[in-house]
Amino acid sequence: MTRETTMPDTSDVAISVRGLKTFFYTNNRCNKALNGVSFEIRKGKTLCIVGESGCGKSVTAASIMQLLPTLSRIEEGEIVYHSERGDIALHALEKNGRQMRRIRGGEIAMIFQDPMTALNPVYSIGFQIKESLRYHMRMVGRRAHEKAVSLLREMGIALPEKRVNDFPHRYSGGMRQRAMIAMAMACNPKVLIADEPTTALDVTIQAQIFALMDRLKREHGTGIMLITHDMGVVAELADDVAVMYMGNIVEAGTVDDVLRRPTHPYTKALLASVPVLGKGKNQDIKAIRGATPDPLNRPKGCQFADRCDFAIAQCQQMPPETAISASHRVMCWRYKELVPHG
Ligand SMILES: Nc1ncnc2c1ncn2[C@@H]1O[C@H](COP(=O)(O)OP(=O)(O)OP(=O)(O)O)[C@@H](O)[C@H]1O
Repeated sequence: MTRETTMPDTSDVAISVRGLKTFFYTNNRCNKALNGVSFEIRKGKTLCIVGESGCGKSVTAASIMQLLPTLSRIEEGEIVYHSERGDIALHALEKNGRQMRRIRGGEIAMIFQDPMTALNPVYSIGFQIKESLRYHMRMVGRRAHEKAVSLLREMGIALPEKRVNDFPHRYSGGMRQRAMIAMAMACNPKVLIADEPTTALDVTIQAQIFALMDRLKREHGTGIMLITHDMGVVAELADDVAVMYMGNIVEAGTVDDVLRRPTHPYTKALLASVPVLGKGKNQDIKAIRGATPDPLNRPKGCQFADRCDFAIAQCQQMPPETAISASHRVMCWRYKELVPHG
């Protein structure tokens, strides 16, 4: 008799993260920046990660890209990239090893808040885009040059035939941001990780960039992880949403699950703290009371308990992640009373 094993179906998943713990060690103290985080980036879908400053959004991105600072490390958990060649355990790869360098920037690309993190000041913009095309796509010569020019044109850079030869310091901040995005998109990545990519840009350029990301997703099936503070962006672009608080994903689901049926008190508070487009001027906007705890001196149990109107004695223990539906999960002891009905 053969025993059937049920393997999770990952055919529509680009990256799975399971039980990820990433800690920082500074002055002999440990900051549990990510304390057991699980989520999936689906192929051809956008996952938005939201949460207040310091909750672990950027550390999540750096863990996937294997770009963590020296004082930090992945302590537990796994990050699996479901590539066309089979599954690759990114957490086990050497940070600067050949395989990770091939994947990073080619199959998994990242765009940062600060474009100078990705651009090298001593090479022209065109050289850097062409270098990426050569390394990841083996595209050289005239073809690569034309591709670089057309990418800059798509990004709305005027006179791209000329500007392609400029060094980063000749570009304005917004242009550098667009050049970096052109570089990230050059190789049609399977996964794009974007950390607040448009915060410094005006709304027209922001809309153009989001439209390009959307095209990448539709035409190339790219899975996108977008870190943002902007709930308007989430409502417009997200397929899936993960809400982070102090190193945990406290609620996750489809955009409908999280925005229409928010269940965790933190998600509810976060949504009540921002104006909603179309609801007019007289909205009741409430700041979330209290402040985030000291990350080096974290409370026991639920990290949000001190700021939560629903906290009870049980919240001194960490609540488990509970599935409310096939797509929606939450980390709250009182979820049954809080889940919106209808
Ligand atoms: N280079 C670093 N050295 C020490 N601690 C760090 C470093 N980077 C992040 N941390 C810590 O890790 C935790 C998570 O930070 P992270 O930068 O991921 O937050 P974030 O949600 O991205 O915030 P923001 O929205 O402000 O970018 C915080 O407690 C932060 O202090």
